[in-house]
Amino acid sequence: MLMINQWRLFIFCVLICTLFLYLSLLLLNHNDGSYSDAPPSRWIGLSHSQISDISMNLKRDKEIGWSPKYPFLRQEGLQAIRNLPDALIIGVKKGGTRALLEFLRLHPDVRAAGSEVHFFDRHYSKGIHWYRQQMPPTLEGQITMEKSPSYFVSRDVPQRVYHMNPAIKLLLVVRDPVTRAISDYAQVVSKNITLPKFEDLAFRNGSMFGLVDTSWIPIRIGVYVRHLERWLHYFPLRQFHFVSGERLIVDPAAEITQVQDFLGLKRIISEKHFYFNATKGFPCLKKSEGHSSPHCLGKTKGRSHPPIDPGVTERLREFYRPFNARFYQITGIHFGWP
Ligand SMILES: Nc1ncnc2c1ncn2[C@@H]1O[C@H](COP(=O)(O)OS(=O)(=O)O)[C@@H](OP(=O)(O)O)[C@H]1O
Repeated sequence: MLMINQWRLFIFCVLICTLFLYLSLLLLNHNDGSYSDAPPSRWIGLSHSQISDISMNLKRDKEIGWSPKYPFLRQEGLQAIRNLPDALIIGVKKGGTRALLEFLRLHPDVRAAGSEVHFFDRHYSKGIHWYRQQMPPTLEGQITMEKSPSYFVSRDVPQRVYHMNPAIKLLLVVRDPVTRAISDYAQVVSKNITLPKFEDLAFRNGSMFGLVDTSWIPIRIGVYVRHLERWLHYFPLRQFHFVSGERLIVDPAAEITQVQDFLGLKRIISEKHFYFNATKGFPCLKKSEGHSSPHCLGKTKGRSHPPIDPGVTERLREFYRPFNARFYQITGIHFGWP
């Protein structure tokens, strides 16, 4: 009887030891490579913002660098991480911003958010960590970009961008403000066919003999110099690169070469990446990040514009003339609009 009890005690002890060993191994394995949200003791003495930055980097690495989505990077010892943008396409709406972004994405060292992020104008309250999460993962040496055309004309945006990165590079695609306004109108009327005629909105009393209605947003956006002056309170001119929307259509390779130089990128995108699609009436890509075959921008890019009385366009050209002249003076570039 005594022998049986001793055996039971022995087996019980063995089981307890095995369980203890198993739990210890589990704990050790769990700690390996995982990040705790509580600051470790070696962070004592660092400021709150330093700690939160380190903490954010660790979380970021955990989320992306070692994600099973990128096993090939891990094998090669490379880590893809999400960075805040190095460059922004800030506008102008209907200037050709999508074309510029899609063309730039041909470059192996450019990674860009696919859709417009609108952090600085619509989602600022979501915070910088949210913004970073909207960016694609990049490898060392690649630059991060996004385009949101309303940034150029939004009052608070220059200051907010400056707070994020005072050295950021800013790209602005500009186009004849009269054609731009008509393009803007064409977009709205395509969704609302009951919209009044262009001239009814562009002039105060609906007649081209009346005053130009500068409170109508499609007109206001085209006063480029006013918006640029606001940006120049925060950024020096050398941090801007101006792209001609007209030349981007006629000679995309030449415009993109200048953009590559401005961004400090190797000149990789060239004529051989483009072809002119006669049906679309625009340059298209032989291949791109998402397509291995030739493709053009979507049908919302390159819409046909409604016919506008030449007297109306002439009146608007007169209205924009002094603003354009000042814009040329400041940028040092004559874009060819009157
Ligand atoms: N390659 C190519 N293909 C198609 N369209 C091109 C291209 N290059 C420039 N464009 C011009 O881009 C205009 C649209 O500008 P955005 O992309 O800035 O528009 S948006 O603000 O994002 O809605 C669009 O304006 P609309 O012609 O009025 O539709 C085009 O003229």
